[in-house]
Amino acid sequence: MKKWDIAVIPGDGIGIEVTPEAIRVLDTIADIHGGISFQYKEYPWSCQYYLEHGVMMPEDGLQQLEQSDAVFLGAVGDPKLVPDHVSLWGLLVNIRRGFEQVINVRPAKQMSGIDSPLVDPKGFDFTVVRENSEGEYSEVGGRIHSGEDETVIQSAIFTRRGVTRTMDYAFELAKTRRGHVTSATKSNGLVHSMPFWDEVFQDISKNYNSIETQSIHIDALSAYLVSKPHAFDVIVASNLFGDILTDIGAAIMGSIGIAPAANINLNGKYPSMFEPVHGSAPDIVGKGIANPIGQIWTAKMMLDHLGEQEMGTLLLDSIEEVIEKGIKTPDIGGTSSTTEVTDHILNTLTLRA
Ligand SMILES: NC(=O)C1=CN([C@@H]2O[C@H](COP(=O)(O)OP(=O)(O)OC[C@H]3O[C@@H](n4cnc5c(N)ncnc54)[C@H](O)[C@@H]3O)[C@@H](O)[C@H]2O)C=CC1
Ligand SMILES: CC(=O)C(=O)O
Ligand SMILES: [K+]
Ligand SMILES: [Mn+2]
Repeated sequence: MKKWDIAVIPGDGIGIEVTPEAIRVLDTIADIHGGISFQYKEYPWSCQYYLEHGVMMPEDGLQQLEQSDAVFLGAVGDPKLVPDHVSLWGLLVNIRRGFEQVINVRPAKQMSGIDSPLVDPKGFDFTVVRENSEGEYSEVGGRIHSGEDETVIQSAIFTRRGVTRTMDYAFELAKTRRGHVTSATKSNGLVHSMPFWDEVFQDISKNYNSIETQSIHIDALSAYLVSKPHAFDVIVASNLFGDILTDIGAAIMGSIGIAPAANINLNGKYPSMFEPVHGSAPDIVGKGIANPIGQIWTAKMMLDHLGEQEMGTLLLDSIEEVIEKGIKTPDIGGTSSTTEVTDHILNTLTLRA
């Protein structure tokens, strides 16, 4: 029996509603498989925790998580209780950085059974490889003076090491897919960072002769994701650009509530973290209508990462079958509740196994 230790951080808002649903799914997967089991350790770190302790996670929080095989997180943020920059940097970004989860992998594809807002989505299927350790998400900078003299500096950091490993990951991924990498740039506006980004992209592409490449400015690329998303295979992007592109990817799938993500540690020193693209969705919290599929598809990415690809495929097939049957939460045009959708996924898993 192979036992996986999973550190679970439901977080805030609908994170608390969808994480237990995905755990029900993982337990069913373990039953079906017969040779694996999951042992969960849950951590209450959240904005509520902040109100009680003055921090989003304890000082030794990373050490507590370190022995796990993976971290499974819902969403962080409750702007009524804690400013977003404090809550996200205190927990989510703290784990991404502390555990050197330098890549964020975010697939998006047309799902049959969900109406894309696009008239003709043409079966689009792309994955964004987002730089996850530096870029525009940087603490370098500060504020001085006040009033009319108030001055703010927010620096973006691009290192050759960080950009290279992100691009290498994208090219390696493209080898297993349709062999095409698009780089999201903005070298006409950001005159230091993005010309550098483009140079590294050109250098690395020389090591991958079989891969077709193109560079597109982020403004045009954002528009293309709406007008011709089927033209893209792997997209490599900086931290902020990747963040924005993946909400567009989620939107053209039909809802941000279904989009999965994986924060990958590449050096094996620390666990990777799996959390959906969406946030804590304060506008629908407590209504029982949060779409659990983003979190459940994220569990599929965790299964793949742990080497259980067969179970991962079974899970995604089951998700698609349930959607095709019309068992859907309101964000994708259905009337089912969070738990009803999960119940159907569990039944489908069992029937298919
Ligand atoms: N990785 C994370 O933990 C993230 C956290 N956040 C935080 O979440 C909070 C809310 O941020 P927003 O910008 O509103 O983004 P959001 O992703 O939470 O919500 C955007 C919209 O999508 C809907 N939505 C999101 N997930 C859904 C689901 N599973 N089912 C159905 N509808 C869903 C929401 O109802 C809302 O209308 C903030 O505190 C923000 O900082 C935002 C993005 C990512
Ligand atoms: C914070 C956020 O929006 C993200 O990492 O996707
Ligand atoms: K999330
Ligand atoms: Mn985001």
